[in-house]
Amino acid sequence: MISTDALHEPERTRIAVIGAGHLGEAVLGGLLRAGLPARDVAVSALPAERAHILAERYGVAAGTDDAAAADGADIALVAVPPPAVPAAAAEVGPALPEGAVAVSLAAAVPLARFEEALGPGRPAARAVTNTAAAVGRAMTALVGGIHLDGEARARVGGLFSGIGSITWVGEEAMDAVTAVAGSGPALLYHLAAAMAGAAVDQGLPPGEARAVVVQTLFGAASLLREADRGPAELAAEAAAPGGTTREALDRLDAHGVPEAVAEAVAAAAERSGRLAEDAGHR
Ligand SMILES: NC(=O)C1=CN([C@@H]2O[C@H](COP(=O)(O)OP(=O)(O)OC[C@H]3O[C@@H](n4cnc5c(N)ncnc54)[C@H](OP(=O)(O)O)[C@@H]3O)[C@@H](O)[C@H]2O)C=CC1
Ligand SMILES: O=C(O)[C@@H]1CCC=N1
Repeated sequence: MISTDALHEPERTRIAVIGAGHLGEAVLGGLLRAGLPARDVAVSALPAERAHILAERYGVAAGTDDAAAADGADIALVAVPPPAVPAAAAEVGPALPEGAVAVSLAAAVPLARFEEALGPGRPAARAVTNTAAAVGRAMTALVGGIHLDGEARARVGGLFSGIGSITWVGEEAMDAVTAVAGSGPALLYHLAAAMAGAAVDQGLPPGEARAVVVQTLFGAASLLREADRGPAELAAEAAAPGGTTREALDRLDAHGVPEAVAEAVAAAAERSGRLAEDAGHR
C-alpha cells in the first residue's frame, strides 16, 4: 500500500505523471494497483491520442499540458525522455503548490540540472526505477535534492515503496544503478527469450516453453531474494557433478557469458554517462 503517514493531507497524495510512456505508464499502473485512487492522479502525455488512451484505460485525468497536470499535485513524477526534462521541469516547477516535490525518473539528467529547471527552492529528487513498477516489484534508487527535507523525503520514499523496493544512494551511483535496475530487466527478458527459443528447439511447444521459462525465472528470482545463500552458492546447489546443469554452465562460461554480462552492464553505465554529456549536463 502507498504510505500516507507523512503526507501534508494524510487522506490524500495527489500525483502528477508527466510523460506517461513506457515507464510512466508502468509507474502509474503500479500506483493505482497499490491503492492510489484514480481521482488523485493527473497525467500529461504526448500525443493527445496517447493521453486519451490513458484516461480511458485508467480513469485518470489526462491531457497534453504538463503545467495543468502538475497544478495541485503533491508529487510530480517526470518521466519524459532525457532531452525533454529541462523543458518539462520548467513547466512543472512553477505549477506545483508550495512544498510539493518533483521527482525526475529520467536516465542521465543530473539532479542539479533538474532542480535548476524547476526553479528556486523546489523540493526535488531523482529516481531510477523500472517497469516492474507495474506489478509492484520495481527496484528504485533515489537521490534527494538540496531542498528535500526529512518529511518530503519520507513522502517520496513512501510513494516508491508502494511499487517495490527502494534505496537512497549518492548521485555518483546513478550510472551503475541505471545499468542494473533500469536496463537490467531487459537483460533478463533477452535471456528469457533465448531460453524459450532453445526449449522450442528441444521440442517443447512455444506456449509451454514460455510458461516453463517464466515460472523458472520467477522461482529462481524468488529463491534468490529469500534464501540465505548468494547466487554462486545457489548455482552450485543446482549443479550436480557430472549432471546437466554443470554441462550447461560450462558451456556458458566457455562462451564468456559472465564477461559478456559485465561488458553489457559497463556499456549501459557508460552510455548513461555519455547521455548526460551529449545533453551538455556534464
Ligand atoms: N523504459 C524504462 O524501462 C526506463 C525508462 N527510464 C527513463 O524514463 C523516461 C521515459 O522512458 P520511456 O518511458 O522508456 O520512454 P517513452 O518514449 O516510452 O515515453 C516518454 C513519453 O514522454 C512523452 N513526452 C515527451 N515530452 C513530453 C512532455 N513535455 N510532456 C509529456 N510527455 C512528454 C513522449 O512523447 P513523444 O514520443 O511524442 O516525444 C513519450 O510518449 C526516460 O527519461 C528514460 O531514461 C528510466 C528507467 C527505466
Ligand atoms: O534504455 C534507456 O535509456 C532507459 C533508461 C534505463 C532503462 N531504460
